[in-house]
Amino acid sequence: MITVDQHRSRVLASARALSPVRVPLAAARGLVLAEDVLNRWPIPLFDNSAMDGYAVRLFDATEGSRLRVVADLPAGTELDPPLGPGEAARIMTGAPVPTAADAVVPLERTDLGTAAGPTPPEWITVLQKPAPGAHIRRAGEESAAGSVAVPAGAVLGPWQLSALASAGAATVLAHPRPRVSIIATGSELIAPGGTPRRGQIPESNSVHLSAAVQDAGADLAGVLTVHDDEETLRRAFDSVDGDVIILTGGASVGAFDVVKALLNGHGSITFGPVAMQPGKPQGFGTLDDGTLVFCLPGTPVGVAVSFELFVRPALRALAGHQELDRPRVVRAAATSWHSSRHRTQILPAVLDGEEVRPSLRHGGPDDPKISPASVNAFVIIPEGVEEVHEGDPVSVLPLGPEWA
Ligand SMILES: Nc1nc2c(c(=O)[nH]1)N[C@H]1C(S)=C(S)[C@@H](COP(=O)(O)OP(=O)(O)OC[C@H]3O[C@@H](n4cnc5c(N)ncnc54)[C@H](O)[C@@H]3O)O[C@H]1N2
Ligand code: MOO
Repeated sequence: MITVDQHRSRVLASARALSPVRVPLAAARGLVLAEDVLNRWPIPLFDNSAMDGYAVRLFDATEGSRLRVVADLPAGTELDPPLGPGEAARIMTGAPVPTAADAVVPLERTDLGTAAGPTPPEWITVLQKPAPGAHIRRAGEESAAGSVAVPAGAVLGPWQLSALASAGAATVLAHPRPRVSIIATGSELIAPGGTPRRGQIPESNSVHLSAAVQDAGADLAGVLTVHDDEETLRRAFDSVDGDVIILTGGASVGAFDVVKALLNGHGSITFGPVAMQPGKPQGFGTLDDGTLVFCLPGTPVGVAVSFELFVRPALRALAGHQELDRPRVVRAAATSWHSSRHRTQILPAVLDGEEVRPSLRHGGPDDPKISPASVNAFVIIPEGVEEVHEGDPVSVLPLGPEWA
């Protein structure tokens, strides 16, 4: 039996970042940038006003001085009016400061105040002498032309995308989202919403995985549910594509474990137990074209745990992320329970402030009943630990929105 870390290493050795593609900014949210993007110009681009007011020459603009307004400069103007002695230009926030001016006097610091009309006044009186350069945002004071606006490896969120736009980029080279197909197997499975007859249950693994795949920043290429029939599964398997194929069920030793029967030895796919609870029976490998194939055990909690420990990090690696795992925290156990000395135990749990309460599956009268709908974390107990006591510090992996 191999350890969780050994299985992860095998998976991650096959999960190299997908070749970058050029995408428009509007389609780049959440992607990982594959190149340094440089500022095409200084930022700000030109000396511009940080206030609505008057562009003045310092020499003229003393307390009580009357200045003649010779130009009107809205944002977007191309004008660069000359200013002679005793002259000023009305200027709005963001407009280029005339070359002749060396300060801006805000509207409030003039006799006319903020009552700005569509046409500028002929004369204004300065109420307070401005400091040199007052309210002028200087060209390049944030970034120089040619400097790195966003570095390779950055994850493109709102700040990074707006920086790219300011830098003059319309498209970027980024690693694409991995495309994922999901095949749930089991003759007992019916579509959600159907009425099960004896022996049947609603299919939920592909529902869980579809959401988790998209939460992890990947795209769905196809989702299928098939009965435990080797020929049907073969056809389903041949019909799907993607960078990753995830199958659930049929990975163990049962008489109808068709996934293992069909895929063991296909490409580099092998099956074997991993020292974890739940999620022990695992199959993994790659096809000749590099597609990653995960064969997860069918139990819904086993699927959730396997996704978090193996599939999600692989999807992140394919998408070019350096950080593959969610951060873990340490919290106090809200109850006591047993673990297995020889297996890593991963339990769905409710994290509530400083305490974490796992969902225990022993079914005893004292086991806390935890609704799957309230799960917001996993508790991870390493191999070698047999008893967890109430109050013990335990490792917790909070599940949350990917952008948090
Ligand atoms: N004799 C042994 N039996 C089992 C062993 C073993 O070592 N020896 N291992 C057990 C462990 S651990 C696990 S985990 C399961 C894994 O079995 P499979 O991967 O073959 O999964 P299935 O039998 O297909 O399903 C298990 C369970 O989960 C339900 N299920 C499956 N798919 C779905 C789905 N898409 N949606 C909702 N529920 C699903 C299924 O009905 C079963 O109840 O094997 C043990 N057995
Ligand atoms: O892998 Mo199983 O029961 O350990 O879910």
